[in-house]
Amino acid sequence: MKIYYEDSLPYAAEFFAELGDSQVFSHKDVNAELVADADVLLVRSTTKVNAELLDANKGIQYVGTATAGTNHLDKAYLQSRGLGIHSAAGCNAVAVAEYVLSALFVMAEKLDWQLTDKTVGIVGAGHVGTRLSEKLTALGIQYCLCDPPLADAGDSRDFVTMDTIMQCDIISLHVPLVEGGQHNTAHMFDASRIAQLREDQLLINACRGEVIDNKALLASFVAGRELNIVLDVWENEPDIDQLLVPYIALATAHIAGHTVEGKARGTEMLYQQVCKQFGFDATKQLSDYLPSPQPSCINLDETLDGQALLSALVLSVYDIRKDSALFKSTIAQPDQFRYIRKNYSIRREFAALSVNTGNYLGSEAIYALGFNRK
Ligand SMILES: NC(=O)C1=CN([C@@H]2O[C@H](COP(=O)(O)OP(=O)(O)OC[C@H]3O[C@@H](n4cnc5c(N)ncnc54)[C@H](O)[C@@H]3O)[C@@H](O)[C@H]2O)C=CC1
Ligand SMILES: O=C(O)C(=O)[C@H](O)COP(=O)(O)O
Repeated sequence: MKIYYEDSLPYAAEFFAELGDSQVFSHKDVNAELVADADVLLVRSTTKVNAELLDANKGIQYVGTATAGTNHLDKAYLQSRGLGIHSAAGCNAVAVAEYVLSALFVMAEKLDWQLTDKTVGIVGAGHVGTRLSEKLTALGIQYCLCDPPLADAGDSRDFVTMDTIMQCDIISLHVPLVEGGQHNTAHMFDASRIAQLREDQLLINACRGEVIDNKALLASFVAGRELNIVLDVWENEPDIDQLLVPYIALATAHIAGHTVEGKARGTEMLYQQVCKQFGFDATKQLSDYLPSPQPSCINLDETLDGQALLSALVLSVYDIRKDSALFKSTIAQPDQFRYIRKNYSIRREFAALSVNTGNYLGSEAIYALGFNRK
């Protein structure tokens, strides 16, 4: 069995070596000829899988993406070839939720906000939206959820409309990119919705760039509006509109999901799927490969309290300001969006770390955020 995997799948060599003849490729070089004899094709979001890539391959049996989003897969084409849509749903949901928390604490400091006085409107209550809502609960921050597809499907949680979301202090977008149909998300934030945003609100997009009309957003800034926007994702990646960057409060290169665990979990999920489809025993697991974080234990700064203490803790694990500063100061260089993503430094999830809470009375909130007890 020939297994072809993109070089951005961590631990793919370790997971897949024994299942067949495995071969690595870069998304920059991948083409129909290269994968013409693949039985199994494993990608991440930067490889478009469509007729152009796979028509020459007559024997492909499995295509999987080690990501949550699947908009880079031509689903109609894969179905026409009798291939399922295999993804790593939820693999990086915790990573994105922790990215959003870092953004919230940084923006709260900038805007002089007490986050427990604010309400977060979460659009898309799937894996990411749910993990985010759990972490907000741990922090005592109110939220509401908008997810018409889940509401229609009978999900028992309380849902609100987009009109209610537009009244929230903070809006965080976690929908898939869906172009057209009843639940279209492409340009969900179009010119008219952007015009409704108030300057005392914060909008975070860590799902897909096309969910916000970037041209309309830029026009709004150029017209003098001082909106608070955090963007991890952009229209037309990696060739994004450079003019928009200086206006964005925190700007990053589509790395919200890029924790060590989030990326590696994606590989592990595809390994489990391939084993199941081809009748192998799945004997390997992520814990066999993940390195221990250094240091693995954090001591709380007990000179702080309340939001200041939680902010210091979260930012000590992941400080979005560093990623944003690097992005803003280098993004004008050729091919920089791709470069930052490929060379992204190691970031761990809260659950990889333990916290020594000492005499701190709010320790339960810290463990509910995902940290381990020391
Ligand atoms: N920036 C990054 O690194 C990452 C980005 N993503 C993006 O975030 C998206 C969400 O990820 P997950 O939560 O794992 O996916 P998911 O599929 O678990 O959840 C998405 C939710 O959005 C809902 N939804 C669909 N259309 C909607 C609409 N019009 N209005 C409101 N809700 C709607 C769905 O019903 C679903 O519950 C992914 O599709 C992907 O595009 C995901 C992980 C990492
Ligand atoms: O899972 C998703 O969906 C994402 O957006 C990933 O975090 C980013 O995927 P890659 O571009 O690294 O494949």
